[in-house]
Amino acid sequence: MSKAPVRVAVTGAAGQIGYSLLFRIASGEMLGKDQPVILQLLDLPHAQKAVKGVMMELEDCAFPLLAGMIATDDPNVAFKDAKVALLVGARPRGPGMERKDLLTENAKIFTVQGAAIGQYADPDCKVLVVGNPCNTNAYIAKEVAQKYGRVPAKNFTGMLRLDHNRALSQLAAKSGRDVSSLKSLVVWGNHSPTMYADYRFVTSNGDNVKGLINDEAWNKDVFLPTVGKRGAAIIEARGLSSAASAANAAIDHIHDWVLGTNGEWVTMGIPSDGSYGIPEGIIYGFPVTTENGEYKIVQGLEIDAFSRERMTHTLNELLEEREGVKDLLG
Ligand SMILES: NC(=O)C1=CN([C@@H]2O[C@H](COP(=O)(O)OP(=O)(O)OC[C@H]3O[C@@H](n4cnc5c(N)ncnc54)[C@H](O)[C@@H]3O)[C@@H](O)[C@H]2O)C=CC1
Ligand SMILES: O=C([O-])CC(=O)C(=O)O
Repeated sequence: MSKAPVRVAVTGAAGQIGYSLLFRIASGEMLGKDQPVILQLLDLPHAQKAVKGVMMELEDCAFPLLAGMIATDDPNVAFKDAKVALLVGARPRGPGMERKDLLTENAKIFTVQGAAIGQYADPDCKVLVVGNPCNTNAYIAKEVAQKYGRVPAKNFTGMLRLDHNRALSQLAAKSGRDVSSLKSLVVWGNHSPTMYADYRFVTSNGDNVKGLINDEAWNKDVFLPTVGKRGAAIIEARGLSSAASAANAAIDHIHDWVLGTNGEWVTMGIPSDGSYGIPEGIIYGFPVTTENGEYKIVQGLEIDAFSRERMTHTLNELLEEREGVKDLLG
C-alpha cells in the first residue's frame, strides 16, 4: 500500500535556494523514493506570481511523488499540519556583510513563523532553519513556538550541514581519500566564520585522517579559514550567495534526520542539552547520530585546549546574537 503524503512547508519558495530545493523534494530525494509529498509554499505577496511559475514547472516534471501543492503568503496556512518545515525565506547577505548583519532585519520573520508553527504545524514537525543567521533564527522560532506547548524545542534545528559538507570536500582533497570514505567529522557552533570544523576524529577506511595529513599549520591556516569563509568566497565569485549547495545540505539534513544515519555522525545545529559545556537551549552545531526520526548527540569526545578555545569563541558569538534578539522575545 502506498504511504500517506507528508506535508512539507517551504518558505522563500520563489528564491534561489527554493528553486534548487523544491524539485529535489518532489522527486523523493529528501524523504525517500516511496514517500509522497504535498508542498506548502510560502513567500511574500509580491513573490506569489513567481511562486506560481515554479509550481507550473513542478507540474511539468510530472513527479509521481508530488501529491499536491499550495502557494500562500500566510504562514498560518503554509505551516498547517506540516511534518517538515524548511525555513529558507529571508534576505541573503551581499558582498562585505557578515551573516549576523542580517540579524535584526531577518529576526522578525522567525517570530511570526515560530508562532505559526507552534499553533498550526503537526506536533512532531521537524523544523530546519536555513535563512541567516540560521542558528539564532532557529533559536527565535523555537522560543516563540514554546509558548504554545505543542511542537517540542528539540524539533527546531539550524543548518550546519553545508559547513559539514564543505569540510568533507576539503579533507578529501587534502588527504587524497574519497569523500564517501570519510567518517566522524563535526562542525561545532555557529554557521558563521567562527564555526569550528573539528577533523580530529575523522577516519577513512580505518585510518585517522589528521594523522594522514600530518600538517597542523594546514589545519589552522588553510582548512579552518577556507571552510569558515566559504560562503563569502561564493558570494565574491558568483555575485550571489550559495544556493544549490545550500539546498543540497538542507536535503541531506532532513533526509538523515528522518531516515537515520546508521550510526554515522552528521552535524546538526540543535538546541543544546548542556553537553560539552554548551548552555542549554542555544542552537549549536553538534555531532549527532539519528535513528527513528530522533537525533542523539555523540558523547564522550575529548575536548583539547585548542578545541575548547574554538568552541567557546563560536559560542560567545551565539550568546551575543541571543542578547541582540532578547527584546523581540519579550
Ligand atoms: N544556513 C546556510 O547554510 C545558508 C543559508 N542561506 C540563507 O538562506 C536565505 C535565502 O537565501 P536565497 O534563497 O539565496 O535568497 P533569495 O533572496 O533568492 O530568496 C529569498 C526568498 O525569501 C522570500 N522571503 C523573504 N521574506 C520572507 C518571509 N517573511 N516569508 C516568506 N518568504 C520570504 C523572498 O521573497 C525570496 O523569494 C538567506 O537568508 C541566506 O543567507 C544561504 C545559503 C546557505
Ligand atoms: O554566506 C552566506 O551568506 C550564505 C551562506 O550562509 C553560506 O553560503 O554559507
